[in-house]
Amino acid sequence: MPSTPRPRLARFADLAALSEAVAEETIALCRSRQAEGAVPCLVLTGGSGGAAVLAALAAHPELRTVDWRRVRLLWGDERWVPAGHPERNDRLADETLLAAVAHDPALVHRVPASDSGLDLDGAAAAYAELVDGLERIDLVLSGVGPDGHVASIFPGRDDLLSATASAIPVRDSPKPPPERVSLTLPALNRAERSWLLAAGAAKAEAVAGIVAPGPETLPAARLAGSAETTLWADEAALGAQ
Ligand SMILES: O=C(O)[C@H](O)[C@@H](O)[C@H](O)[C@H](O)COP(=O)(O)O
Repeated sequence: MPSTPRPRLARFADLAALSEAVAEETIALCRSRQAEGAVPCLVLTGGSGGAAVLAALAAHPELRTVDWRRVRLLWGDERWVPAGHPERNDRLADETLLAAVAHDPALVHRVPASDSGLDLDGAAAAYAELVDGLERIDLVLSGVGPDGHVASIFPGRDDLLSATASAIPVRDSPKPPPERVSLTLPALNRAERSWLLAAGAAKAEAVAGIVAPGPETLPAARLAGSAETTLWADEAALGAQ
């Protein structure tokens, strides 16, 4: 497969500094797009990195310089649990960013939940149709798993790595819960900007695999924004890099 260009590296002392910087740049991006008269489209992530960035956004002094009623939000993946379940990734946003600003629920595109009346395949198909209808994705935030997964695209899972639909059902996830809906690599790579989040020593092996891919290119090393790809990492995750 054609090699993916290496991401730009942004290094920070720790997750707090990293998430503050990502929040700052996310606000700047949204302001810039709104100044052009556009509705910024952001794809959020779960995990500890995603949670830290959302908390940093909610606390940022310039948060309200963005009109969040005119920002479109999606998720790179979602756990197959009922709406409002503590394991839902959208709950992280509900408890931080969306609790802090006025927003338009019609622009907050939640993945259908397991109690939505759809089955897992139907929920994935519905989300894929939504993603296919998007004119532009300005930014994808992707937390990097210790094994180098992003969203719910896991290494060694050719069924997930080779998927071409924009969103797919995921079963037997090595990270609980076992069932999820995930955007695929082609969908994630529609983004103008792709930002990978990696903090903590547990991510050091994955980060090494992003900075210098081995024979098996990790899912995280296959992400590339059309305009920019940045690996936001702290010293613990960078290790000897
Ligand atoms: O639904 C999920 O679990 C996340 O979207 C997942 O992709 C996460 O971002 C990574 O697993 C990193 O999570 P940690 O930073 O908590 O390891």
